[in-house]
Amino acid sequence: MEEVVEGTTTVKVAVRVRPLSDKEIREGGTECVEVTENSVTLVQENQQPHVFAFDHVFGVDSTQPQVFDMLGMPLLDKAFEGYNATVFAYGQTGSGKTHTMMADRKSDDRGLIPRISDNLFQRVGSLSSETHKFLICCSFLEIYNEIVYDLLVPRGKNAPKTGLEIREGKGIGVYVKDLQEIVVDSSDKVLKLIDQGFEHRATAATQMNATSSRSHCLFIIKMHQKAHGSKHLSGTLATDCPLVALTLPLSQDEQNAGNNNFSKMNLVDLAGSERASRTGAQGDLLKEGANINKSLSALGNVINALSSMASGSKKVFIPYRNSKLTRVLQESLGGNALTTMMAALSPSKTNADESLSTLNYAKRAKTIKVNATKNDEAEQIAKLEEEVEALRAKLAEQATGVADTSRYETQIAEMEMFMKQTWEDKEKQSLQHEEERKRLEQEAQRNMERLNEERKRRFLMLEEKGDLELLVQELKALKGGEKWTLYTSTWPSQVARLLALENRVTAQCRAAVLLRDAVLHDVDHWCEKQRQVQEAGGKEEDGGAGLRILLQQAERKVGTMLREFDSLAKQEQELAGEIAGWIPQVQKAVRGIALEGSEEEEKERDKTEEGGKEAGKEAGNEVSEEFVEVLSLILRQLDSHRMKIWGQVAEDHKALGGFTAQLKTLAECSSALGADVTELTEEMQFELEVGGSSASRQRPLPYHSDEVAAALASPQGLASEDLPDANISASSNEQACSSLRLYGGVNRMKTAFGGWSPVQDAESEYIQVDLGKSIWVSSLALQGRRPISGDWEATRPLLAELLDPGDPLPPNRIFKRPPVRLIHDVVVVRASDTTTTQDLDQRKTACKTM
Ligand SMILES: Nc1ncnc2c1ncn2[C@@H]1O[C@H](COP(=O)(O)OP(=O)(O)OP(=O)(O)O)[C@@H](O)[C@H]1O
Repeated sequence: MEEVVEGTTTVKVAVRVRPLSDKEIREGGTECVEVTENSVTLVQENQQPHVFAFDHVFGVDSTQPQVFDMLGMPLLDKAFEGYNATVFAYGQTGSGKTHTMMADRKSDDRGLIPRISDNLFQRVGSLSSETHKFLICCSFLEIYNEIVYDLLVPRGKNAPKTGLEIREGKGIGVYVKDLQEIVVDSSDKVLKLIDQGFEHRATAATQMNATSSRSHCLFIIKMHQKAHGSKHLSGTLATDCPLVALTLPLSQDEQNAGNNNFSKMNLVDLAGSERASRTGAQGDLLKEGANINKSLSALGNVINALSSMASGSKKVFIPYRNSKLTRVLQESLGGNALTTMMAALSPSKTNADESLSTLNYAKRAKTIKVNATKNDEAEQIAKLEEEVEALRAKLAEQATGVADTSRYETQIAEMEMFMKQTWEDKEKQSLQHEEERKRLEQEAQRNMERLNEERKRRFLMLEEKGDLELLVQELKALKGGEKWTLYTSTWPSQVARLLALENRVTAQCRAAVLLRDAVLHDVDHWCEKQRQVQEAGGKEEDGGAGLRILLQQAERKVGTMLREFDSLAKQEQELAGEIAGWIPQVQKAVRGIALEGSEEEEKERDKTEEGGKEAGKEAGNEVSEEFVEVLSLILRQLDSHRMKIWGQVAEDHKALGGFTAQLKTLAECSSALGADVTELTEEMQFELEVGGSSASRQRPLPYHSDEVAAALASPQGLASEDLPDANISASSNEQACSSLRLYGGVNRMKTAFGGWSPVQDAESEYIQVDLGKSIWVSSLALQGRRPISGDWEATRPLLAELLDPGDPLPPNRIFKRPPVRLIHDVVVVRASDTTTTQDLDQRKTACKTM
């Protein structure tokens, strides 16, 4: 900045060209901007080169310290002398405005604002003494969609929707009412305030869907200095008046003795200046763009008007009031401030049109004359007193009339407040603000914790309730839930199907129990009749016809019972399949949503890096978090649901078992009577032949009854843990077994992982179950009522492994198969331990041919 001759200086213009970005290189952008120390030449195809001269030009290799030396240092010099100074960065989005003004404020690459702050405090440190005091205050504001926000105040729900007001008063100038000014005593404190401001900006940006490049940002540093032996630092400061500061009257001695001045530095990062048509914006974005364009074109109009005025021909109206931006910058553009425009440029030919528009803008700005005067305390205070007097006179004049005088009273009160406020008051107020801010932040933190606790409590309640239907409804009701319908749309119907299946299984189980009771009743009845016949010396009244009818009845019921058992097994399998099929869906949703969340975060991070701006957490991610939490609840719920169902199935099976003893009695009585066993159903014959003590064969039981009892004691489960690594194979032929399926452990993999079906594998006589490695098996299902035939040697190890008596089968490891089949398998395995395979085969053949 050259030496200021009051009233005659012009706006200084600097241009900075950033290097080509990766994106521009990818899009085939080549450089179309050439620079010298003071000129920029824009070269466009088929056009004359456009040449512009400016005060400073920084090329693609320019460094942040160079920019600070050329722009920041002179600005600070003038501020220390008592001049107001402004730097505003103008340019299209991504042209390097924020990089120049701020960049990474903690790194060596930091921009103008952090450097100005560092240097300011270095100078203050070396100049401060008992007789030379400084007071530095900062404010930080944002203009978004024509609303002024204080970035140093958290934007709570109670914040006025209209934002802060811009006011003007004679002697005070233009100021933002209620804008916070924070007293700072170190550069670190300034950086903390900037961090705070960016935090509030990011949060608000999320609420408003704004991004940093869509708003104008002003960081204001006000410096008050008082020198020369004053006993009391009585300079007053205008808290609400960032554009003009005031002081209390000082004694003549003090005024004469000291250099009591104040100054204000406005450091402005404007929104990107590109045209709406180029951004493809629509709807709210278009409105936002229109507001940006409105304020930037208002700035352009002000610059044009000021520029024409500078050419000196005639008096020109300056339309400062057309936008908040021009109003706030009024003092900097043609008012009491030394102003520098920093025009940022992309060098790419793909941005040549925008660059040309920026350069034209800058060229016009260069002609603006500014009328900077030193902020003289005595002069300012005299102006203020004059104004107060004038207002008092107006008030007195109108006090007798009907006119509303409250306006004047307010103005007087405001001015008096400015005048009365001492330096110490200001510090006190700033401290109070700081405390208030901390209190608000703590309160916000507490509210957040309360909200989280409330959420946890709700989830806990849902978990305790264990109601899948409620959980799925909760999921639907979550804010943003509609975003994930891709995953969840079918879940309500799945819950309904699951509940219906559960009801059907319960009903089927009840029917099977009823049938079993009916069978047992018939068998008991038959045995009782038989006992009576024996007591009567073996004489049957009707030649045995009654007994045979009873026997046939019992046989028919056994047949029906077995069919019901089969049907129960099928329904249980369907239920298991429903849950097993759903769990991976929920897992997929959890994975998908988590992935999308992290991709969004990634994108946000990319954006942040590219724009060099802080960005807040996306609201969408928070929704995903809540979503994933409810999904996990659903997953846990499904798991425990399955456990509950299988627990119930195990109980049912237990209730269904335990009738072999009666069947044995039936067989024994029947053979003692010489009844024709061929009339028994095939199933009954088999049960009696293999599992019971067939009296007709007059053979001792081929196994220890204890072992059988032990095996029969747990008819509801087949399970084994940690099977050996060796492959296990079992065999059967297709008549013997309609399917075989192994289920994974309840705590590990949840779904069936090995299966065989004769329909799909009609050629194969053997079921090969290759478990590969040690796997926790929670259940084995064998469907079908026919005896297993084929190679017993292969079947036995599998069943023996799964039915290890040393590993009592806990009820929650489920065997999904009618007890009759189970009894058969257990008996076969136990029997085969003490019987040769040949014996078994013979007995089987005998059984079949009987
Ligand atoms: N002089 C430079 N040297 C190196 N990289 C730069 C320079 N200027 C800008 N960049 C890089 O270019 C990208 C865009 O810059 P920046 O965010 O400062 O643009 P902007 O004009 O502030 O954009 P917006 O209008 O969106 O706020 C950033 O990644 C930044 O680091």
